[in-house]
Amino acid sequence: MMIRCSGHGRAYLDGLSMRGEVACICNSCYGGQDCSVFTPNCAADADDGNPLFLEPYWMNHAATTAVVVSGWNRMGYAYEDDSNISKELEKIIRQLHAVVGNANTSGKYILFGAGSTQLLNAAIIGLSPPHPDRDHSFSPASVVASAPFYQVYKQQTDIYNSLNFKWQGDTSTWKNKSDQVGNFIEFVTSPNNPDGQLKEPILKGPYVKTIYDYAYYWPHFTAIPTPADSDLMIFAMSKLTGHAGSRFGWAFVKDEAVYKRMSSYLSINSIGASQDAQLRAFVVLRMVVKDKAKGLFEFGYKTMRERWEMLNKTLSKSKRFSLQKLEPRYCSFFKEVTAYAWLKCEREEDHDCYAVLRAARIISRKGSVFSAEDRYARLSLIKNQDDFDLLLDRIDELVSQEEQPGLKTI
Ligand SMILES: Cc1ncc(COP(=O)(O)O)c(C=O)c1O
Repeated sequence: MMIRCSGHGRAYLDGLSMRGEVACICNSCYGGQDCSVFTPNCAADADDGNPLFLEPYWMNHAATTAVVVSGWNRMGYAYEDDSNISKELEKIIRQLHAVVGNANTSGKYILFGAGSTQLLNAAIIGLSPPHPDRDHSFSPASVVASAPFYQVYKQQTDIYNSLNFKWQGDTSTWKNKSDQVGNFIEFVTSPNNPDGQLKEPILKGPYVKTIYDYAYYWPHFTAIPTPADSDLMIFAMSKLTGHAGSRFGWAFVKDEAVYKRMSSYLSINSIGASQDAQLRAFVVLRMVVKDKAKGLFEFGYKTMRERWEMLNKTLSKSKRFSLQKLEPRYCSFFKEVTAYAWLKCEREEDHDCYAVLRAARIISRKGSVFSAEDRYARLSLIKNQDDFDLLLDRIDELVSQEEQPGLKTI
């Protein structure tokens, strides 16, 4: 039975008490036992990329995507072929890419990870050959990405503090130098987090390897001009179906040696992806494939499109703030969408856009988190409807203050 929590909260399975009572977990800015009480001065939180905009779609498919798992189901470490990969799930994933047309998967190995997060680092390890003993001339592979970029690339590379690879910052610094200074590993995120641009590699040459992060290369976030066909491509279930908490992602790898190094890392690091997560992925992705991927993307695209249009409309009256421009792409029926708004504060004195927004009760993510100027801030458009509605209200308030010269602007 679905408990409504006034439409502003959720009652989860693990929220059931021993006495069978269900507790509502309320959306931000809502409270009370049934989540019906709105806190008027509460800040609109557009910080994180929690993809709850897809929750209503799964609520409409609650019965067909319910997973009931008894205590004895698949308790062992591995599947019957001794691998950590469900062959049925692999089939479904390959079919999904064929139906959507966003990736050519043939002739490529597949790997599963705890979210695409685990695979990002596995990819660096796979692409950076190990430091040979006693070779003092060996230099670690330089890991780079072009700003603004997803900060986890740097964080992960730094935390490993490896002899084999080292974070070397923004790709543009290395543009014309890549041939001279050893191996490079470039992250290319397409569409990009935070600005939604379809990116291409910047570095070229025999010593450059590329990791394509396609977490957002799905029709609800971008036009799909051609199926991706790169040597190392990473996908995330979180941004495809919205099931971020299942921590499931996959990678396609062309080169056998790279695949083997990645596979060995994943096995040492976690003994493979959780079979419970794989079961959840199997059930939801099977439904998406059976439906020829129509319903999910229609719902997702419509939602993202409406949000992007509403935000653009509200900000079109502003001289103080501007949004990124998304190039119209390839097919005329497709109108631009993006998972995140990349907002620029245009006034000279507004060099900390996060602070400007925070004063107006909007929580954004600072430009410097993405190695960009703090004149920029990211607003997440993929959260739940309450979060988006409140964000739009607050932006509207902020913009209308510009139009009233007598009023103090925040
Ligand atoms: C560009 C990019 N890559 C990867 C990830 C990680 O996703 P996952 O939930 O699959 O670990 C994110 C999450 O926000 C992301 O923005």
